[in-house]
Amino acid sequence: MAAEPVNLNEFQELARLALPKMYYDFYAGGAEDEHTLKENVEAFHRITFRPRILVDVSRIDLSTTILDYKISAPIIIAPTAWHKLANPEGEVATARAAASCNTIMVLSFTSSSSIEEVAASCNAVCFYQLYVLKKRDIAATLVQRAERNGFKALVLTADAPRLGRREADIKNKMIKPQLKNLEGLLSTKVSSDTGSNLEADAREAMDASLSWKDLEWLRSITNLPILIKGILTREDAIKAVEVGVAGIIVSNHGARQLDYSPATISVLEEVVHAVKGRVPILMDGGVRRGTDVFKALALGAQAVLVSFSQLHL
Ligand SMILES: Cc1cc2nc3c(=O)[nH]c(=O)nc-3n(C[C@H](O)[C@H](O)[C@H](O)COP(=O)(O)O)c2cc1C
Ligand SMILES: CC(C)CC(=O)C(=O)O
Repeated sequence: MAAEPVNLNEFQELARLALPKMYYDFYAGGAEDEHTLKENVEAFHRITFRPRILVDVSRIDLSTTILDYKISAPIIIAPTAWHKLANPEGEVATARAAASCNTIMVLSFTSSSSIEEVAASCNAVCFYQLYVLKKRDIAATLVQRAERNGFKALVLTADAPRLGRREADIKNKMIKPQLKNLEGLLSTKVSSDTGSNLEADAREAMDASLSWKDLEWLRSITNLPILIKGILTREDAIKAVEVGVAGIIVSNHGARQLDYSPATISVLEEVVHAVKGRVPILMDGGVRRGTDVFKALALGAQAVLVSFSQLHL
């Protein structure tokens, strides 16, 4: 039997051995040359510490708060699609893990368990990640369902007007699994067999016209606080604060959208300086170890998000 994994990279290798290639590639892959995929991790490696000694660290408290919710450590669960590709219990198992770690789970729009199933499974604090489709009433319906089921915030992912060109998915002719929350709201028929049908379906469904003015519309359909995910520049961070978001997530979508976007840790400081403490800043991308979390906090993040799909194995 293989030795127990001791870090996330070893979990990833176990996932590669355990999963069908199509699913592993979907989970692990990035867009195009995967330049940013590597950079997200390597930019962390280039940061070293300036450690000070003889400081009393016998009692440390890792807990923090995100939008007034106290969590045990500054690590929350990022929204990631289709957990059932790795585990039959899907996002329900992930939510239980969040509850037992006393942290927050962000449920993906593209989840394989429904909002209602996740809400009924445990008492984890959950946020709901939203994509806005051309059929705007679908977003309104999902937001209402999230509110009704006790979700505490919305995370608007703003870096996916189109799906990134993920060449592994194209080669594997990645089949789109069920979108549990969209049952009865959107046709889920397979629309193409010539490449990644994720990309074709996303092109048909996603509202590529979404822009800053639509934040007003989103605020008009919900009282939940809105975090915006996908900010990489000071200009967009300032706009986000101006339109009244409750928090910013510095993210390049795990390098799955626009390749040659900067590594997130390399732009965190720019965003932190622009925002000047007006809203909390979270970040994700390339966080694989506690030292990465510490680097993000040292550069001004309130917390990081990590993708938990591999941890089901
Ligand atoms: C398999 C997978 C699926 C993802 N699905 C979503 C999603 O549905 N919505 C979203 O906003 N971000 C999605 N992301 C991006 C993550 O929320 C997060 O930004 C990214 O994984 C962070 O980078 P890391 O993978 O290096 O930790 C996904 C990422 C992965 C790896
Ligand atoms: C299929 C996608 C819309 C889900 C997602 O955001 C992703 O895979 O990165």
